[in-house]
Amino acid sequence: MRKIIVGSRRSKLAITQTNWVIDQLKGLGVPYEFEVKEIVTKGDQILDVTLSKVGGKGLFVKEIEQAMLDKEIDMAVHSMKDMPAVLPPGLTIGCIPPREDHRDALISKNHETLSELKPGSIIGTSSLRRGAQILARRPDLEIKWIRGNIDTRLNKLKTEDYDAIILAAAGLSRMGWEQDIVTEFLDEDICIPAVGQGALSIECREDDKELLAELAKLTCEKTKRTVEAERAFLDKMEGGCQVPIAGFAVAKDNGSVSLTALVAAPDGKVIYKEMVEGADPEAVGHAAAKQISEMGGKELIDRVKEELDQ
Ligand SMILES: NCc1[nH]cc(CCC(=O)O)c1CC(=O)O
Repeated sequence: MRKIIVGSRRSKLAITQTNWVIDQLKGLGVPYEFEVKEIVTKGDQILDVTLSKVGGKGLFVKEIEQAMLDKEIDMAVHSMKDMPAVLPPGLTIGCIPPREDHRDALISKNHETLSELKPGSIIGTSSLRRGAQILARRPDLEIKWIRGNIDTRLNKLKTEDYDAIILAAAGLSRMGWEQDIVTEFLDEDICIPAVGQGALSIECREDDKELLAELAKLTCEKTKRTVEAERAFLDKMEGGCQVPIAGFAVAKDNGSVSLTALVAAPDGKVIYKEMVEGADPEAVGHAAAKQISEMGGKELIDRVKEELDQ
């Protein structure tokens, strides 16, 4: 029986997600043995500065992708939102399982919802996207950077001066913590999620046809179509995570995909938001990018990037 080596980051979430995928594949009768190999990525090592300053995305996947190209591992499970829009040559997304909860979740010390938080309350997030959308609604709140794994951040909420933090609901529910701690789930009208949030991406070598055929069994077609639209949008906006960019799509039963996309200034004072629907996910993503660019989104991205470079 072939043994598949699965590369994984060492965080509790990464290991949980990797084991979940392995269990699902086994449940579907995939005829392999699996072994998990832990890999430390740059994103795990750099904890003291905002990711946007050191290169953003890619940081959580690069070493893992190299190990895959070097045939040290055969596949890897990533959070889709950590994946850059373009993959290195030779690698492909072999499977997109059903999406977990796509929403962001507010966890506040005194169980106050976003509208109940007192003026001046400190919100911990290292996501420009979350910061911008929170400030757009509550300019009287203060955003303070927070880094680390989910468990580290939850700990910092208890021990440091944050009044609330925002985390992806998906990460919490995969760890089984969601029910106990979430104060409020933020719907799309408050906070549009990151492209791919709540979805997983199983990456493997493009030429491993045998593994690809097995992975296909776990693919969720609806999730795949929505993620395709979101990532097509992200690719065209070329923002990385230096600029607040958000995109969330829904696949309808009639076959169309509806994408809500956003580009914002980090302080939330400028927001460009569009909804595009159509049959072809990639075309939907590109149309949203075009419309947001024409509204001024592209200029905004270029301006924010220039400021960061200085
Ligand atoms: N940025 C790190 C990251 N990458 C994926 C998740 C959560 C799981 C997901 O969104 O699929 C998280 C933590 C968070 O944003 O709270």
